[in-house]
Amino acid sequence: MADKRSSTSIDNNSRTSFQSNSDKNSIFETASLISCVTCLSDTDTIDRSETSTMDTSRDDLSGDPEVHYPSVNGQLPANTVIPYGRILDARYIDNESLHYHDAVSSSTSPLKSPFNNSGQENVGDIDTFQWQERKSNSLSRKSNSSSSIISSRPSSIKLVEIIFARPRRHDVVPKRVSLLIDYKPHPSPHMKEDEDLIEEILKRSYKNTKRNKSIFVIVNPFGGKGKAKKLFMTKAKPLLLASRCSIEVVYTKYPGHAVEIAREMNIDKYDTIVCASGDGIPHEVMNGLYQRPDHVKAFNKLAITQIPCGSGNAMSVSCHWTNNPSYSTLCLIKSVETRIDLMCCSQPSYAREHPKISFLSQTYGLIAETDINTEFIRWMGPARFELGVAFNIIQKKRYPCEIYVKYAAKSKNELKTHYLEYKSKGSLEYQHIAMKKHKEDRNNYNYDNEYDTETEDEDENEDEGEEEEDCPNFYGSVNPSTDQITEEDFKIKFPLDEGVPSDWERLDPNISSNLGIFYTGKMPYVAADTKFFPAALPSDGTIDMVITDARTSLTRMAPILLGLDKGSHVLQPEVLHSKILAYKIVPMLANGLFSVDGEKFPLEPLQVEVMPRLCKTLLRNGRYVDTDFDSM
Ligand SMILES: Nc1ncnc2c1ncn2[C@@H]1O[C@H](COP(=O)(O)OP(=O)(O)OP(=O)(O)O)[C@@H](O)[C@H]1O
Repeated sequence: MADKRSSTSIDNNSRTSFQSNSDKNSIFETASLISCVTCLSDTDTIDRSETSTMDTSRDDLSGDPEVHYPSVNGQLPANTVIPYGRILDARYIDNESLHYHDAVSSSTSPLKSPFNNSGQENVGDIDTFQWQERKSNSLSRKSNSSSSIISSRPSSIKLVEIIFARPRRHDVVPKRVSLLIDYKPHPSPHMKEDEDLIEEILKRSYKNTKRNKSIFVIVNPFGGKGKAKKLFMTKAKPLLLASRCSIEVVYTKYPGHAVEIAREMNIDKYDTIVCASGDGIPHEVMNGLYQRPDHVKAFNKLAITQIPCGSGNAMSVSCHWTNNPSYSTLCLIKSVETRIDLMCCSQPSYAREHPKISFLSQTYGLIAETDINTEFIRWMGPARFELGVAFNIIQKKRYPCEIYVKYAAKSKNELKTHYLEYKSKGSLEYQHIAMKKHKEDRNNYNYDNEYDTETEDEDENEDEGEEEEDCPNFYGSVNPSTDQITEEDFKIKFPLDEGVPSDWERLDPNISSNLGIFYTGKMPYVAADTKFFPAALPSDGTIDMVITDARTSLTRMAPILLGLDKGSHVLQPEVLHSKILAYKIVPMLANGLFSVDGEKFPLEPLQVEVMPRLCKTLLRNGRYVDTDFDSM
């Protein structure tokens, strides 16, 4: 490093600056090792709309594709920008503990959990992991001169430790840097002179999201060909602990175990359930919570999300825009709690006892048969599915049935109009959530700083006014950012035993008796490379329905199948694509099955209705991954 004195970089939105100094014997050496100019930036983050879901190996959370953090002997290069979107934690450090080291590699790292790394299995028990404060530090750099510089520094200069998610190979890992920051906050009615720097950094780093989440992790050790546990421990847990989330981990022991776990867990202790698994565990968790007598409280209190550790990770691809476990973890740490629609499934064999919740999809016919009947060639990976579909198409296999539908947007034109309308409502809702979070942060801040009562009252009134003015409400009486569901939201509108309502339309029997694919869903991706429902939206109150006719010629089926990765299959004239509120499908085959969220369901009449906004999940930027459906 050539610079003799500290460099300062200014973050655009404040006068917060970050100094470093590289005098050889100086305590500042630590900072200058990091960079000549290190800047914390608002241009974070998680806000790169063009990010591809498959592009996770790249630095795709930086907001700027050019910003990288190559490892130069563990140092950050000069002129490094650390986006707030990657900052996991910040704290003051004292003279004794100045340091710079890789958070995951240090033996004394507080990021190391008390988890027994001896390889001992812990299946079935709950493991609790908490953040532990550092007691000592192996890489401290101290000297008399440095101590004196620190002790004689102006009071506006603070020594802080920033822990951020740094790209390493295909992943992000927690990394520490120590910085000297010359902090001169703006004078404002909400902030006192010399207000807390760490609080300011954390507020910016956790915009729109809850800090210090209390997470219940359910790992399916069987998922992802047995790799789920290792993936969670190595890729996700260090990031969760670094961001001061408290986590408790439990392992499933048999199929259906996650239903029991969710039905019996203590919901008071947590705000988030993380499924380190494929899509099977979130399906079970939602059903377990649904079966609880206090399901209203459960769905109001908990957000359910996934770290992709299975073979089918549609939830993570749709919600976190990635199927990489470490990036997905960073996303969930930084994501916005958002309500999504669920679907309620009823079939004669279980409906009386308890209907089932589906969050992803239901399918009958070609896709369902192929998914389940090619299990024996699972070793082939994703190719097994394509091979199976092709085989069935060549055979022109038909799946006769009767289908009754309550439409919301039947034609492709109506569907597009619906999509565009509800997509923009969704982004307004996100702004609303962002504004509310901002106010909460501000209020917490004021509270901590013991503002006098008069000021608080004034603020409250001011906030109420702002809310009404700035936040148009598209959800009737329900405020989208604070909405709590009630028992009414769980009420089934179309009970199975009441028959098909008169306003439902019967699908042309000419098509339904020659059915090829019947697929209904609520998330855009059904697998990492299959954008089956490009028009799916988190809470538009509808289900997307896609139907094909088994008589479609092979030459016409080719562009349909080849369009599945881009979602353009729905544009083909042979494909029926509608938005619906409910449906009933009555299979006319002796053998077969339904696949619901990838799980096998019996071949019986199936009735499904949308359950609007029932579940809270974590969505990157408050929305599903962009599918480009607007421009199709
Ligand atoms: N310990 C276990 N042993 C066997 N099966 C289990 C166990 N725990 C959970 N399961 C079952 O594994 C199924 C699949 O789980 P999940 O979706 O998490 O993984 P996956 O690798 O994506 O699976 P899939 O093979 O369905 O793609 C679920 O139906 C679940 O009930």
